[in-house]
Amino acid sequence: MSNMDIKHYMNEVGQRARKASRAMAKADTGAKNRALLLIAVAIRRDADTLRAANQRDLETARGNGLAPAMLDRLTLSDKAIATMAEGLEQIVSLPDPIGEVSNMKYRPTGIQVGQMRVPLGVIGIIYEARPNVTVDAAGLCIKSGNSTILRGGSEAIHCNQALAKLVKEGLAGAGLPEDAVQIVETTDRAAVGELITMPQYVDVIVPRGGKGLIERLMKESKVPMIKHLDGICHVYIDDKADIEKALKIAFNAKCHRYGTCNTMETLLVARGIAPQVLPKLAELYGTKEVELRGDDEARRILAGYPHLAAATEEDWRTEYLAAILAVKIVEDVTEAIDHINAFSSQHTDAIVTEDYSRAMRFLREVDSASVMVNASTRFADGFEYGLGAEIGISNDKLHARGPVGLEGLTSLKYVVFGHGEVRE
Ligand SMILES: NC(=O)C1=CN([C@@H]2O[C@H](COP(=O)(O)OP(=O)(O)OC[C@H]3O[C@@H](n4cnc5c(N)ncnc54)[C@H](OP(=O)(O)O)[C@@H]3O)[C@@H](O)[C@H]2O)C=CC1
Ligand SMILES: N[C@@H](CCC(=O)OP(=O)(O)O)C(=O)O
Repeated sequence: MSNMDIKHYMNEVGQRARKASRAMAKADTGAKNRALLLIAVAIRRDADTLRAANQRDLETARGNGLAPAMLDRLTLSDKAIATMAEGLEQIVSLPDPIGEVSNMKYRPTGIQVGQMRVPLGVIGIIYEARPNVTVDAAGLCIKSGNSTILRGGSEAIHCNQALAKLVKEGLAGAGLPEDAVQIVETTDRAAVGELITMPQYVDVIVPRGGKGLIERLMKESKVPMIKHLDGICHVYIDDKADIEKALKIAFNAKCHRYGTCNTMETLLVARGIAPQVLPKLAELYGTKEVELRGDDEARRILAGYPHLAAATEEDWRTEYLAAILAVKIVEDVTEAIDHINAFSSQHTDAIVTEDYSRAMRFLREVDSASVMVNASTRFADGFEYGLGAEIGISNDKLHARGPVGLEGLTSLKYVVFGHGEVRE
């Protein structure tokens, strides 16, 4: 497609999305739930077709030398297929937030003022090559009465097309507009440029991605954004930590999945406990051949570890999304908090400690979307927080912070009931 064709194509997509959003805003809960259940049935029924489309994507991605953690993210395993369908069923079981009226109060003038929960309208989502996001995002947008334009990572295009077909089938089966969920059918990034500059059709952009994406969006976007960006997540092991808990948490936060945004990228260890905890952790990381990039002190303690390198300041700012971990020794919780507030991407940070006051200080003073005590950063996730599913994890401060579920895709408008009152 030429740039002119892309402009025209995206304009059409936008118009269709806007029209569909009007129908979705007034769709009843039963129809929305029916659509979600039909999509779940179709996903299970067409699992072979989805696997085949995913194989096509994986072969191209392997040919292009995509990193193992990114291939892991792109892979639609049997478990991932089952989880997508279950995720939709979980969204069905969540209460419909739309139309809920709250905070009704009589004013001295006689009018009654309250708030009604309403959809945002059209949501453009730009996300990585992770096919399950297509279904999670579609499901949440349907239930919250929005329409959505989905621009997934190029490497997942075939799988996303196959999934979009099933989503449309479910919408049509429930009598809802198929255009409520559209995927951008071209991988040309010019389409992203159009998506972020059509405020007449798109109400909110949700970008899920890294620095390149956000730099472009900050320069070009004319649509408000809820930014879901990189995860430079920390675990701080305090000198009052329970060592067994520290080992489990620091291992899980790094090694459960390398390619996700809630994976730990920097480990901070209090000087007083480092000689006891770091060698034991190194044994665990050694089983996965994790490269440790330590400051001078950490390297002295870890001497002999086969995958050891020197950390530079750049490492404190790096999201590896790989089997690499930066390690720094700090004096205490104060230095840990200072380091985190200087280098974290305000996504998710955790402390391991048995000391109540330090835990509370960490919770209050670390300025991140999720702050945890004695738990793995990998828990920062909509399913794990009980939201049913997530659009992603917002590191923005306005509108929605942390895992964004149904409520994050809605807003509140004021509703006023009178009996003929006029203002004096
Ligand atoms: N907070 C959260 O919820 C999430 C955060 N992330 C973060 O995303 C990053 C990793 O994902 P990765 O796939 O590398 O992210 P990228 O930023 O490379 O890609 C994400 C999406 O943005 C598009 N994109 C990237 N750059 C541009 C650009 N300049 N112009 C137009 N479109 C662009 C990509 O398209 P294309 O396919 O063409 O490259 C893709 O669709 C990590 O930093 C991770 O932490 C990821 C998911 C969730
Ligand atoms: N919430 C997700 C991680 C968020 C996410 O989607 O991240 P990414 O793998 O970077 O696309 C999870 O816990 O797996």
